[in-house]
Amino acid sequence: MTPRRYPDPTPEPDDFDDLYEGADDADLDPDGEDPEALVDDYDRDGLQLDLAERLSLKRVAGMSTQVEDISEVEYRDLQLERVVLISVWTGGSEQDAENAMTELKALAETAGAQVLEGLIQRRKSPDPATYIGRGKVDELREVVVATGADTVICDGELQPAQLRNLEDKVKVKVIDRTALILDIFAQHAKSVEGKTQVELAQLQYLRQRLRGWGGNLSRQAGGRAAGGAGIGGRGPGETKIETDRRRINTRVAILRKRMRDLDATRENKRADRKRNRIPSIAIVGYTNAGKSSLLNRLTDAGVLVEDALFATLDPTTRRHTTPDGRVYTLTDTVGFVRHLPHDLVESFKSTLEESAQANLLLHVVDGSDADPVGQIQAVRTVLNDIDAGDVPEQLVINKTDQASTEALYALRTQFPEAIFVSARTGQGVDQLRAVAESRLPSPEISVDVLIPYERGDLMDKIHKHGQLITLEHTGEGTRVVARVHPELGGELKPFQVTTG
Ligand SMILES: Nc1nc2c(ncn2[C@@H]2O[C@H](COP(=O)(O)OP(=O)(O)OP(=O)(O)O)[C@@H](O)[C@H]2O)c(=O)[nH]1
Ligand SMILES: [Mg+2]
Repeated sequence: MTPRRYPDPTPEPDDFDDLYEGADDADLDPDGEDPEALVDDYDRDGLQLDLAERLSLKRVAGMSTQVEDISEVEYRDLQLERVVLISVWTGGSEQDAENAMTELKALAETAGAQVLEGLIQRRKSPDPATYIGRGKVDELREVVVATGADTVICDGELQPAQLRNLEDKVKVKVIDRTALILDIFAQHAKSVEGKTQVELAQLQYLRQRLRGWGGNLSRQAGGRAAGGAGIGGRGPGETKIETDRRRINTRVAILRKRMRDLDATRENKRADRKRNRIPSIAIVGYTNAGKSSLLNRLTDAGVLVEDALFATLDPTTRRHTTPDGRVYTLTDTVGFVRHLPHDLVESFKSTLEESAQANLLLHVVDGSDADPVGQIQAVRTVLNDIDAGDVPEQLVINKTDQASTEALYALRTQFPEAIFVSARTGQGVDQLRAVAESRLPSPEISVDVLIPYERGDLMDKIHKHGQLITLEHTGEGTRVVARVHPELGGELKPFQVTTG
């Protein structure tokens, strides 16, 4: 028996093994929960304990990835991981638990994995040592063997010790939801800025894991999972930990410096727009809600649209002009997800700030999702985190072509101020554009000026950056009543019409 290998709250290894060996029966009621309570929602006929036992690792129907054509099968066999998903269901309805599992599946598939099985354990809280109940680890192992999986993905952010304990017992790589999301971001990052932000988040995640393993508690170098490629391949082994930590710190410092430079560039661009008082709209919302599709509809931006989570990582900004000639910008942003890893929010702060600085948020919601209200809440949580909670918000329910009539009715009742659109068919998009433009801030200063015909440049500025109220061609020039920002107001002063 090796000396103590797990940091708290894992029990001493001896205890741990004992617990594990004899855990099966005791584990039915690991938290002092009444085993019968576990079957409350189910048919009470028959042997209830057996039923509880079976239900405690509940298979979620339709979980395995549908692979359509043979070439794709071969491709996946070569490249992709075969995964079993597992989650601990601690509260909420069974439907909530299944929705969460469906989302985990979508995340895994976006990362390129083939999902073989999804399992849910109902439990008061995750086990501090093994995430799922210790007695259930054997069952998980059986599923892994039976399906030929090479990876287990746990829903949630696990302690390093939990990952290690599970890995030891299940004998394949175990990763958590955070590592999975980081992996997707890493695959999708295109720009230097995006790549830098993702790498920073990954290193920060990794650094915490190194600290978690600490000293002699660390994983063996060259071990099963060490250096494993693929999702969340958690590289380094114990003998190298100190050097690795130093290497990580150096790399983090370099990336931070690079981010500061990039931030400066972004800040300059933003300052330019501010100076010209160009109003800005940010399109925010849950991942896959249709934000990029909507930007394309509103502006012909030609942005990448994909039925994948986190297709957009780099914000795209497009200029647009209102029918009365005012210029404003529309920015497509990174999508949010429930429990967005904290490291990612931190690293993407400068990108996310785009939203905090906007004059208006178009909050896009997938009306055909199983739980649109949950998505709205998750998005608002992140918006608060990034100090964008106070920016005026226009709720936009998208995918009305796909959503059920009942779902749309419920959303209309709950969110009477929302605008209903379909980026796919274009339905409602004109109305959305009009409402969005009407909610742009008006320039502060009222002017009544007579612009000589040779000052076309000034007329141009009023058109672009002011809000025209009336315009009249006279013998001496163009008489304009408008609202403009203070700087333009200053330039127009000499042409002010003095009445009376
Ligand atoms: N049926 C239907 N599908 C839509 C609609 N709008 C978008 N989609 C689809 O939804 C998927 C996601 O669209 P995107 O525009 O990429 O969504 P996004 O919010 O930008 O997603 P991320 O950038 O990944 O966060 C794509 O497959 C779109 O074709 C719509 O109005 N109706
Ligand atoms: Mg997008």
